[in-house]
Amino acid sequence: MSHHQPTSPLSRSEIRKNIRKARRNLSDLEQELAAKKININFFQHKKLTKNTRIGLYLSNDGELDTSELIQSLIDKKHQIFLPVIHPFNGTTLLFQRYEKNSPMKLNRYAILEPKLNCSHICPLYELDYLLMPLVAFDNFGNRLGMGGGYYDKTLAHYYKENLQKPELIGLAHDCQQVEQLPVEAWDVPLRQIITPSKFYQW
Ligand SMILES: Nc1nc2c(c(=O)[nH]1)N(C=O)[C@@H](CNc1ccc(C(=O)N[C@@H](CCC(=O)O)C(=O)O)cc1)CN2
Ligand SMILES: Nc1ncnc2c1ncn2[C@@H]1O[C@H](COP(=O)(O)OP(=O)(O)OP(=O)(O)O)[C@@H](O)[C@H]1O
Repeated sequence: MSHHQPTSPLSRSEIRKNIRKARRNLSDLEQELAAKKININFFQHKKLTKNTRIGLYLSNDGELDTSELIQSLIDKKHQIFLPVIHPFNGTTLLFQRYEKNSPMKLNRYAILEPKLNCSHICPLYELDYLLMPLVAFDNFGNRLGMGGGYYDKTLAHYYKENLQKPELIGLAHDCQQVEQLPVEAWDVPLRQIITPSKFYQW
């Protein structure tokens, strides 16, 4: 009998479970420091022009806290858009303008999203940047999400057409990095990922 069995690579759902647990286990202090570092890292690497349109997300399940970044961007007069699960198809995301007093509601996953107002929806290709949540990323810029396929489905057309906008940027804690993810045909790889300690670019 061999003493060194090669370990079988983890499945997507196993990686998802492990990394979700790891990020939920970060302390409040770790989360606070991570949020501050992301803020610094973002403005250091991305030189925004005036009145930029930025898709973001409200943190959930131990995700990197985006509230400070959102506030800084609003203070600098940029426009923030948050994902709303499409009310008709239920499988893709719309991006709706978010301001301090925007009416909000909980979606089916108990994540806050803006109450649908069609006049405040921004078509994907009119966003300059899309800062995306993820569960795990690897050394090649592959992204694993929560498993709903919402971002992949929303970006499928965009990716096929090789459109210029929006620039996709993943946001993650350093502990969400793995060596190599098992990749599926529909996965949209990221060219940029920002963590509290590093700016990755492919
Ligand atoms: N902050 C944030 N907002 C986001 C996303 C995200 O990843 N992060 N999404 C990115 O796609 C979309 C929501 N996708 C999600 C997919 C699955 C689960 C989830 O918690 N699933 C539960 C059980 C599902 C259920 O309750 O029915 C689980 O896996 O335990 C949550 C969000 C849109 N908004
Ligand atoms: N472009 C697409 N067209 C059709 N089905 C898709 C597409 N992208 C993803 N899906 C479906 O969505 C499901 C979830 O995909 P996956 O596990 O890659 O989600 P994820 O990347 O973890 O989640 P998310 O993108 O929401 O963060 C899969 O079962 C897949 O069949």
